[in-house]
Amino acid sequence: MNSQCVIIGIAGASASGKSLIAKTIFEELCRDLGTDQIGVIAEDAYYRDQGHLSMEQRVLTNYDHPKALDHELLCRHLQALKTGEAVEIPTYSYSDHTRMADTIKMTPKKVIILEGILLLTDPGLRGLMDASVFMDTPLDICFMRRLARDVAERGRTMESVMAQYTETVRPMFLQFIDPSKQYADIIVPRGGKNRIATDILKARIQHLLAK
Ligand SMILES: Nc1ncnc2c1ncn2[C@@H]1O[C@H](COP(=O)(O)OP(=O)(O)O)[C@@H](O)[C@H]1O
Ligand SMILES: O=c1ccn([C@@H]2O[C@H](COP(=O)(O)O)[C@@H](O)[C@H]2O)c(=O)[nH]1
Repeated sequence: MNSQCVIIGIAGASASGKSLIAKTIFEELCRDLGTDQIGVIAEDAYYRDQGHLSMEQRVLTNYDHPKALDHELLCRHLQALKTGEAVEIPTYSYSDHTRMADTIKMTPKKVIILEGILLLTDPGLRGLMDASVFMDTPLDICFMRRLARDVAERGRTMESVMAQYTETVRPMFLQFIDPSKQYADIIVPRGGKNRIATDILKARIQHLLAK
């Protein structure tokens, strides 16, 4: 069976507004399509399991390098959803830096919004997307938003956020994430509250669904 499944990929720097725009599109399209016909998948859910490592070793992982993510599993899950099969999406703890025991079942959807920093670096994932987006928020703004968010929501200290940003987040952005902008169909400036970009993406999804 080859069910209709429109996949939109949203990439960009950490704290560039990927989750916010994905959530906005999800909530607004749910009103037309129904909540069971649209889903959001975060690439972060596919960080590799590090249960075999000590906490001291886990904090040393470079979470902004493509090899930190299990893109193969994400590709398999998207292919399964496209062929009408349900999947068990992993869950990830940012404070424990590893997968949690629970998974979340996702049934096939008409629309899947994928969001994550490194999505557009992977040719396999790009090949599964019907449209791709890059959130082009200035890096200094992303850093300020990440600092506030990670201290408030991800159990970090200000010092640890600043050290990680200098050691891995910024260098990996320059090496992998920013160059992947070339693969985006749409480049969104400013962040997750860009109303016109949100409307354009919604219209494109509706157009793909009507085909
Ligand atoms: N245009 C914007 N104006 C103000 N705050 C924003 C904007 N876009 C995103 N944010 C905020 O910045 C933080 C990071 O956004 P988020 O969507 O979580 O980023 P990402 O998913 O790219 O890491 C969140 O607290 C979010 O509410
Ligand atoms: O254990 C972890 C896993 C990830 N990170 C950081 O998360 C961001 C990606 O998530 P966004 O929601 O796009 O910000 C990435 O930059 C990693 O550095 C982490 O710190 N610890």
